[in-house]
Amino acid sequence: MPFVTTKEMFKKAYEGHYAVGAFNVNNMEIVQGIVDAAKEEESPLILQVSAGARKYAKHSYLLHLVEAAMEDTGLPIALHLDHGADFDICKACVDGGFTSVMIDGSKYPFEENIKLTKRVVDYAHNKGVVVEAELGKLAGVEDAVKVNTKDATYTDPDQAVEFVERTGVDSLAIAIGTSHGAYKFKGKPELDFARLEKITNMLPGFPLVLHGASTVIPEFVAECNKYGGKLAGAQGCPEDMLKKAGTYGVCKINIDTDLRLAMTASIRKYLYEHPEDFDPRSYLGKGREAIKMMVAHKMRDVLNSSHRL
Ligand SMILES: O=C(CO)COP(=O)(O)O
Ligand SMILES: O=C[C@H](O)COP(=O)(O)O
Ligand SMILES: [Zn+2]
Ligand SMILES: [Zn+2]
Repeated sequence: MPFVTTKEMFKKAYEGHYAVGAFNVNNMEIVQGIVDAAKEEESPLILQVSAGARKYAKHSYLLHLVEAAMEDTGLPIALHLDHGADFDICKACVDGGFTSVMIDGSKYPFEENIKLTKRVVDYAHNKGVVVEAELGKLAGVEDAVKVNTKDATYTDPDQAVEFVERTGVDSLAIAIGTSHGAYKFKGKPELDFARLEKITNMLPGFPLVLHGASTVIPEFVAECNKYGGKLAGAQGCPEDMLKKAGTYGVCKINIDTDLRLAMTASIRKYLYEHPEDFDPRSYLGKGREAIKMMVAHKMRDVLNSSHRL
């Protein structure tokens, strides 16, 4: 059973005003927790693998885990490369069975980003694989950015239109105030919805992607801290903002940090409460359960992707 691309998923999500969750996977328990939730929720699903994950899991292990998960559940799953840094890693994933790749040329000047993205699009489309690109800069973007710096780092709507036309890319990650990791905002969380609305209107029917979209669920942060962790000041994107983003052109919402927090919080708690236990299946099993519950909650209450298969 082959992986599916995101084409149909995005079309349905766009028309239904909801978003599909793209979850980062790094090991078996993470894959199983996510997939079990999707099965229960009857939700479309994208599993994504970063360069770091590929390296950690020694390349093809994750591919085979996701294959096994798909066979086991019968779910249509899209396998996506997250933040491909250059043509070669995208090519390796296209050739290696992924159905979607991201080429992240956001750090390059506009013309260079277009050139690199177009090269990946040409290669991938020829093999039936879809491509996500990125325009605008996410890293380090916080609520303290001023209007003029916002214009320099957030996605410019006119450029977005030109970028999509000239590259033929299938989806586009945009910068509107989110950022990766557990420390997204210093003060009050804020996203530039006016910009998102403008980009949506200027690219009707075109799927947008929101990176850095974890909520940094406060209960998990508190649990980590209670059982020996040190995560002072962690803060993410509030759920209502993510819900709202899904009603615009955003069809894919990327989540990694919340998976890490769910797993770490539950393992910390378990080990603290069971100091005599040293069986990895005990605590990794707890991590898997916590991930399943968290992902099911996202699908149901945030992405609005439950019962959409
Ligand atoms: O964007 C992401 C992966 O590409 C993950 O974002 P978070 O760090 O907010 O989970
Ligand atoms: O966008 C970043 C993702 O959270 C992946 O993180 P990673 O590169 O540490 O695997
Ligand atoms: Zn990026
Ligand atoms: Zn990302």
